[in-house]
Amino acid sequence: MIDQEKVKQAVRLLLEGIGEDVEREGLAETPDRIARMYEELYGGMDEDAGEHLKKTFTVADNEMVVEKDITFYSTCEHHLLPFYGKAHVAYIPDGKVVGLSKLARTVEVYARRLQLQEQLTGQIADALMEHLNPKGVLVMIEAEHMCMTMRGIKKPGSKTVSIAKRGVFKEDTELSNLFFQMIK
Ligand SMILES: Nc1nc2c(ncn2[C@@H]2O[C@H](COP(=O)(O)OP(=O)(O)OP(=O)(O)O)[C@@H](O)[C@H]2O)c(=O)[nH]1
Ligand SMILES: [Zn+2]
Repeated sequence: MIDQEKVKQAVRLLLEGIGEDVEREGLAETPDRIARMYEELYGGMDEDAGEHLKKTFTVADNEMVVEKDITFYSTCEHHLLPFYGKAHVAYIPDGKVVGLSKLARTVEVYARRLQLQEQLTGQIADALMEHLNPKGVLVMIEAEHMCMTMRGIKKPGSKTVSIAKRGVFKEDTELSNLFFQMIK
């Protein structure tokens, strides 16, 4: 739960800290705007992926399902700057599947928090394993980190690619190769 008052106070202090006039017209409402914006950016902290993954459908065919190019925006916990890109989520069902939108909802639950990309990737994979009990899960994320592009090392266009494999994907390289073909 976001403590709106605390965030507003902190933003005022931050603005003073960088030498701004917190009373000037353009900034007067900024603490309030940011506090409201954080409800959205960090809304995943109050959400449980299990809620989105509890309704399942029975299937006879246990072939790989891939939801690719799921756009997401997250926030790097080191610099509080955005990192954003695409998540590709694959799983091999074991008799039950979930509604397709729920895969993107699971990505959102974990993206809308302070994150590290590797941790985000792993949390999505673990949530699907826990709630769907599939034969395997593979999550791949490709993202641009603004802390790498607009500041510091300044490498615009550089991408960080991370994967998390669970279950049968850990052993079976053919399955992983099929995934890589499917997301091309
Ligand atoms: N592994 C990982 N590192 C990240 C992620 N987001 C940002 N970082 C890195 O976190 C590191 C923090 O390094 P520090 O040396 O503590 O901070 P810094 O002085 O601001 O580092 P520079 O970015 O190199 O200027 C940097 O190398 C960032 O590139 C992420 O999602 N995963
Ligand atoms: Zn960063």
